[in-house]
Amino acid sequence: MDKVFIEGLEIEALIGIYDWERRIRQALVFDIEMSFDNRIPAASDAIEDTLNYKAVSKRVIEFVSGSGFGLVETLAEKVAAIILDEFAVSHVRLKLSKPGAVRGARAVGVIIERSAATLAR
Ligand SMILES: Nc1nc2c(c(=O)[nH]1)N=C([C@H](O)[C@@H](O)CO)CN2
Repeated sequence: MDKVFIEGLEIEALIGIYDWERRIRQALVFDIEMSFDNRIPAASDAIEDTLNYKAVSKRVIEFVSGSGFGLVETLAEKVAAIILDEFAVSHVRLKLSKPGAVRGARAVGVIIERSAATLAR
């Protein structure tokens, strides 16, 4: 299956389990790959036929900016569910990086893959 991707989408959010983290906003980075049949927009050359990566990005930014979860696992799960629920995507791979959270590591985080058919709600 073809993919549409969003790479390095940086969003500031309230995230973390420690008291000091509940008082600040931290940068998070999303890399998202979404299954989509790109042959249809390729044939029509019409934006309406695409999985519009700008529209997906705007929705993710809106949700993440207003969120305040403790774990990156929780946030990743919610974002994957939004993409599967609100866009014509059957499968999503999402990497959520928290840069600078661990001294000596460029980033830490999670990678999840979810399908519309198997999504736990
Ligand atoms: N698997 C996880 N481990 C940790 C998380 C997390 O969300 N998932 N969070 C933290 C702290 O918030 C950390 O990022 C602060 O440096 C620790 N481990």
